[in-house]
Amino acid sequence: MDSSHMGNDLENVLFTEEQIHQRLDELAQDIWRDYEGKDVLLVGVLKGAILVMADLMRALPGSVPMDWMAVSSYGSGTKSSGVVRILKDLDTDITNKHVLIVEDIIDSGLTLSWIRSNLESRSPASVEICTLLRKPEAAKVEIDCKYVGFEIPNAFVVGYGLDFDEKYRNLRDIGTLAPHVYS
Ligand SMILES: O=P(O)(O)OC[C@H]1O[C@H](OP(=O)(O)OP(=O)(O)O)[C@H](O)[C@@H]1O
Ligand SMILES: Nc1nc2[nH]cnc2c(=O)[nH]1
Repeated sequence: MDSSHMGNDLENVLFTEEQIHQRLDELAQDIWRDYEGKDVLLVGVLKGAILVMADLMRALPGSVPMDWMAVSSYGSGTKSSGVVRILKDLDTDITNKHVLIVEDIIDSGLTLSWIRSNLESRSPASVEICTLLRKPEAAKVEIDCKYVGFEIPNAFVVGYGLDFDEKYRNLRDIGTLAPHVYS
């Protein structure tokens, strides 16, 4: 499936690849400044965050370690169940480390709120969140997120790691799906 074909399934492009990269470069500068001299670990949440992690960490001017968690909260639907299970835990002991969680999207906030309190229980020096996208209208839980790429409206989006039924993750832009895709 080439990207021009996938692009036909989009109703609207919200952010182009170029806009995403530009914003991640800005966030990387803020992060590098804030964590200067600190023992920081980037923690990605599979699978949606793979591209955010890849581009964010390459935008950092120096070396930073990463680790990954996989949790399940959505299944194949488009609504959060609120039930979170760890499918893959960290390989790293985060005691006394500054953890920066890297995510693609905060929607209801249920996933990240659960992951954050789970990581906080492991005695890290700090836990902060960096998300490329946030849907403020959908927030069911107050979630303090230090680095936000873009605020978006309450619509289901795909591309740049974000899937619909495991499709469209490799779309370079981020957009909303056309109605014919759902039906
Ligand atoms: O704020 P919430 O409403 O909890 O939603 C956000 C979560 O949903 C997506 O993951 P998903 O469960 O779809 O898995 P994936 O990353 O493998 O696509 C996304 O990557 C976040 O982890
Ligand atoms: N692909 C995708 N996954 C999500 N998980 C939570 N919200 C979304 C969304 O808008 N799109």
